[in-house]
Amino acid sequence: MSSPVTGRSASAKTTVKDQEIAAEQRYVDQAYERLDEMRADAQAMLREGYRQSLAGTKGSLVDRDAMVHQAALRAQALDIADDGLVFGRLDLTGREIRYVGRIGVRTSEHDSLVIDWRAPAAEDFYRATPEDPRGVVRRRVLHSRGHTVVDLEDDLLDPEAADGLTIVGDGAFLASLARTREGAMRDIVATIQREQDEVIRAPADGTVLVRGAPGTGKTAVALHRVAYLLFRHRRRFGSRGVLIVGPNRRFTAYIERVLPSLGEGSASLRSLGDLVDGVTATGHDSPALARLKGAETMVRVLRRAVADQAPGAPDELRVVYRGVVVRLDRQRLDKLRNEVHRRSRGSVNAARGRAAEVLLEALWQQYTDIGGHEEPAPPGQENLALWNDLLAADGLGDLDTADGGAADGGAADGATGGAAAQGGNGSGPAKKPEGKQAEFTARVREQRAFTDFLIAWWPIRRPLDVLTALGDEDRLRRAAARDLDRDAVALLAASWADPGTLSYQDVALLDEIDALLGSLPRPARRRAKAADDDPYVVDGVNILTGEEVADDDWEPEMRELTTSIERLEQSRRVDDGVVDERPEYAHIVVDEAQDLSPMQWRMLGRRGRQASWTIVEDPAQSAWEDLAAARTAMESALGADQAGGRSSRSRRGRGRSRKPPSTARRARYEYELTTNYRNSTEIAAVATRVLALALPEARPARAVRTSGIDPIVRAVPERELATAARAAVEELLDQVEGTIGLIVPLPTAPARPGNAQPDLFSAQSVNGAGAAWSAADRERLAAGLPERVQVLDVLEAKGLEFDAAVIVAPETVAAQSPRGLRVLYVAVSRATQRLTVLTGDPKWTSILTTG
Ligand SMILES: Nc1ncnc2c1ncn2[C@@H]1O[C@H](COP(=O)(O)OP(=O)(O)OP(=O)(O)O)[C@@H](O)[C@H]1O
Repeated sequence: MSSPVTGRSASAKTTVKDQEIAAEQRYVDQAYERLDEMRADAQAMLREGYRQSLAGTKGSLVDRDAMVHQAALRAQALDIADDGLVFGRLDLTGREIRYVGRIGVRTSEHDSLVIDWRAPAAEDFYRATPEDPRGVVRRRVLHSRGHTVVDLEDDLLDPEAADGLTIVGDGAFLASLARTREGAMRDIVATIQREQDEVIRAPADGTVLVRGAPGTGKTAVALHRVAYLLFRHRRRFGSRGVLIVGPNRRFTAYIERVLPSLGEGSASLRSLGDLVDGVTATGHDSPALARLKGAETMVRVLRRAVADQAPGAPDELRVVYRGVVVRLDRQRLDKLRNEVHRRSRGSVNAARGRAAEVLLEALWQQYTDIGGHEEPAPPGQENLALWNDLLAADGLGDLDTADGGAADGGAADGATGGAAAQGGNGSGPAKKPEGKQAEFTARVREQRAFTDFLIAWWPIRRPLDVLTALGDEDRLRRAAARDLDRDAVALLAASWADPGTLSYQDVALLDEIDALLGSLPRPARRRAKAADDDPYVVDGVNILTGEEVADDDWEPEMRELTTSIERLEQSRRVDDGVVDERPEYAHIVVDEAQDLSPMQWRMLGRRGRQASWTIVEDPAQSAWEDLAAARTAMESALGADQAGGRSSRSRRGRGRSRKPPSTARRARYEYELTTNYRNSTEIAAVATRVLALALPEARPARAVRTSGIDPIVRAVPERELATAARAAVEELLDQVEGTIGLIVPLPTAPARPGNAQPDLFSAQSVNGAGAAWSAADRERLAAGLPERVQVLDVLEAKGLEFDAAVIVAPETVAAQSPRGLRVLYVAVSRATQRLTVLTGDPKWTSILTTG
């Protein structure tokens, strides 16, 4: 056996490496040529799709739709692969060579040129180590710019078998970790490490739980796992969808390019503030408020709120039948409302039909109680106009004139108008009134006075209306019963009094309310049976069911050229704030899961009743106080609450259970990532000191890159913090090319519109609102700075990273909530190259520099 030729030998370095690069370039060129041919094929498929439509039948339009959709996806994937198509090469024992790339490429004879990185044959590229070479002798990473190979890096895994193989490289992986950050996360497909690959390729069923310290690649790994799942199980996850949930919108914007760069654009990426269609969170609550809103107690409060009388609901129902005024007062109506709610949980909005039945039954009772059914026949037709005038003066509806028989009571024994109303969902089979009661029911329910009352008394409620109504302290107190104390009621009501602002926690509450209200039956055009005669049809819509009533000859039109994604979007359309349909997903990825409140877990659980999950978290970074309650809510969201204790990597009960998947026992796979790829060792040392305070038992990750640049920790007088922060940023602008994060404490007091804001940079502001780090303050700090500088509060910084970070007032961050130290730990672990901490408390300089 001859020994490997190493490119590191001083004299031959350039020549050997250049020769190797040139050889790889020839192979890469061949792959690109084939890629061009594949592109041409995809274009031809697209043209064929359009050609099919010329056949003109409905069937051909459907075929065209599918074909165009497929071809468009294919063309998109091929375009994505154009940049850095081939990034790896494996030389295996037995001289087999495999090239690994962004997508699979085959020759026209179907021989493999490049293996997709997600294919089983590519696994060795990520998993082989010197201890466990898996048949790999040499692993080579190709660094390209566009179509050009610019550098190589080799790992010799099995020196015994090297047999003359050239080994080149100079730590390009570590160098790649130090690269400048551009503000958006990039894929790591060429440098995925073994422990990360194990997570990415973990089984598709059940729950994958990934833990790791900041910078260990949890987010990167979760995103690559989505690409892997969509590649390996396209039918299952592609059609039912994958949801990726991040903590806030900055974060989703930061990661949104990763999956498209891997050729996967179909996953749905949402922040916790955008999960409910039609509403968007505009800010974070204070820790105290978030704690209240996020706790599971809110379920009971919201149930009562939904069952309470809607604002503006009338207190009395009055109808006239055969000249007798029949009334239901507030007390009676409250009882009836409770009765309807008891029987219609989960479908309140659809229970209007049941409400109508209950009211009609109560009215009949009342009518008989006052002896109305003994009354003589009402006045004849000739007196109707007079009666109506009298009634109108009393604010009541007209006497029925639709049918002469009604006025003279001639049809008293027949159910002329049919049974009492049948509601939509949740109304159940109604006991049909008979005889005189049927006549009463039929006539009363046709009266405008009755239908108007019904609409106002049992309105179709929107989640936002229910939540903002709780801005009224009295109403909230009623809903809170004994679950919230006075202070909590006051705090919550104040936060909901302004319907213009919604917090991240509010969004979960809206989803809960939406679940309590239930969806309306989908407003679908349906053939109407004698719609003109139906008193519940108002302006072409059945007010009980929400159904739009259309012509008899209506036929669904053929929709042209809609992709399945467009169809999915349309099916989730929001109509006037009422969520049409809550989407359910086949797989849900939850990032920064340690911060989810129980209410947020419930919101996610409703979207993944049949889903498998990937959950990534770092408890040491948790801002949420009651981790035990959050854990219970998580287990219930995962459908695991009935499964009992399960050890990691167990797969009991998989697939064979007769229970619905939501409650079936699910396999769980737990992983820990241990290497910090983000921070330099110098910055990681500062983070480790904060971690030791925040969670002494936690293990820090191992940072792998030393930069030789020590973090700066500087004490400045408190009133100069803002000025010093600006100066620090300006200095860093000269030192790093990429992004800079200026991270400030959470706002301490909500900025009230109309309040004059003192100048943040003036001495007078120190003890006033100027030091509140409000959104306005952040804007003032950012004024005039280039776009690569972001000014954000500590919670907004979750999951992000910057070339350089300036942390302002760590003492304030630490003191702002019981979890303040963990929040500070997040802040100090954001920077890749340079960290500056400015503190108003000199004690913190020694805490952060010497521990
Ligand atoms: N194998 C790798 N090769 C190259 N870069 C990597 C690798 N793994 C992670 N990184 C980089 O390290 C940085 C941190 O990754 P990521 O944000 O996924 O970490 P995290 O564990 O989610 O951090 P946090 O807990 O702070 O949110 C990112 O820039 C990511 O691209």
